[in-house]
Amino acid sequence: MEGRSSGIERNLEDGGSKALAPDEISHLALDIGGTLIKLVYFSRNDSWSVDDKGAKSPKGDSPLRVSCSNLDYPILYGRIHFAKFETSKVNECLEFIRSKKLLHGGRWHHEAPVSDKNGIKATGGGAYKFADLFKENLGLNLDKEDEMDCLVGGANFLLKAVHHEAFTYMDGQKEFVQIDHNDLYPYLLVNIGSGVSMLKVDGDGKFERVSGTNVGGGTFWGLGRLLTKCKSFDELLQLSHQGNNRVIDMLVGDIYGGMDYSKFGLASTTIASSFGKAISENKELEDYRPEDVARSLLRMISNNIGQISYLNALRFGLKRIFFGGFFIRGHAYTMDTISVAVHFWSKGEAKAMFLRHEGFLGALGAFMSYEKNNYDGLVVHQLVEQVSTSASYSGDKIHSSLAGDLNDNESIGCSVYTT
Ligand SMILES: Nc1ncnc2c1ncn2[C@@H]1O[C@H](COP(=O)(O)OP(=O)(O)O)[C@@H](O)[C@H]1O
Ligand SMILES: CC(C)(COP(=O)(O)O)[C@@H](O)C(=O)NCCC(=O)O
Repeated sequence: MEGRSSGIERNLEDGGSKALAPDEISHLALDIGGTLIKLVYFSRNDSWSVDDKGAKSPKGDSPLRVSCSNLDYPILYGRIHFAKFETSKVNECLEFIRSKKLLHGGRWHHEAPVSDKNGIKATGGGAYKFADLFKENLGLNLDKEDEMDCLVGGANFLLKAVHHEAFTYMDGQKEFVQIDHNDLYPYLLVNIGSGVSMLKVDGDGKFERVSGTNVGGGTFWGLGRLLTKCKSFDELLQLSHQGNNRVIDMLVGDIYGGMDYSKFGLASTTIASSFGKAISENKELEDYRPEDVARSLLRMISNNIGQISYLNALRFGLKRIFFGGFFIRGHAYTMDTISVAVHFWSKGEAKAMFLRHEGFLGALGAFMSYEKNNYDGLVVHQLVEQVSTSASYSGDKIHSSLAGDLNDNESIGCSVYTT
């Protein structure tokens, strides 16, 4: 499949490949952010295999091999798995790794010492903050990869390798974007995590962090929690579905006596001032419905990020803006607001696009970095299919996730080779 290989043309200096045992788990990678821990790993599974033309082959060791630089590697079949945990509940992540036996190829030996070589790739601030905790609890060394390198690595990988990864979202319409591999760069990558980073991406490993804002996903969740007393992020997002921001936001029409300010293209329904109505009314927080507060807040933050993104795209003449990070959560209203902001400010010149694996860019970047020296490299040869189970892991329970949320406990079928 064209463009679905990664690192396939690399020069390899020594031959041979260490075949994984069936169902063996390997290449665990973490992105430990300010709010969430994202985890990615590969599991080998011989129950299916698909050749380059998409034909399924029988169970058992693959007859297919891939050649690079006169060396021959057997192709392995399996899945890339995704999971996430709250950073404040890092112990649940430790327990997941332990219970799924992710460090020992699917088999757990309490006594087995974890050697330096068996350390795992980790990125995000938590790779520093929690290094000792992972060492003490799992005997595990976190091999730190730079967060921005990983975001870009993950985004480039997804855009090139995963079919239907990027899409636009406007007026309730989702449209997948065909990525032209020869015309991908430059683009602006906006990662909306706890805070927001904006990167101008010019190629594989070629990028600059051009801006950022501290008003991000953490702001929405933190302020939203204080203002609405919501107990979880999902609850806050659900509340925002039912709210009406016009109850709290001051609109152009509120200021202009119901009229547009048409000379400057401001419709009467445009928000003139987020939360602006709260100053002019003799009301306390309790007098507002939490639904309306949640909606206003989501709109304010999404709009602001959309606008700053546009300004940065304008700075560098970029037309394509890809948004990632778990703030988005595939949420219609969030994506719509960001898209409208980009469209409005750029007068239709720039396009906001979203990524199906939005929150896993950093973790995937760390996962892909196993290809680099010192470790048994894992090269993704082909991604084949995608299955979503719409469930998330928390302790020993599986919870169903938000409708349309494709990221929890999902896995992607793939073929790989190890070097
Ligand atoms: N289950 C959740 N719990 C908390 N925050 C969530 C959840 N799902 C999405 N979010 C949002 O995603 C943000 C974190 O996004 P993420 O990309 O993981 O960033 P970070 O790397 O900073 O943790 C949170 O600040 C919040 O806005
Ligand atoms: C410091 C961070 C890179 C950490 O990443 P995160 O855990 O938020 O994903 C990010 O929060 C950020 O870019 N904050 C904005 C800082 C600024 O440019 O103002």
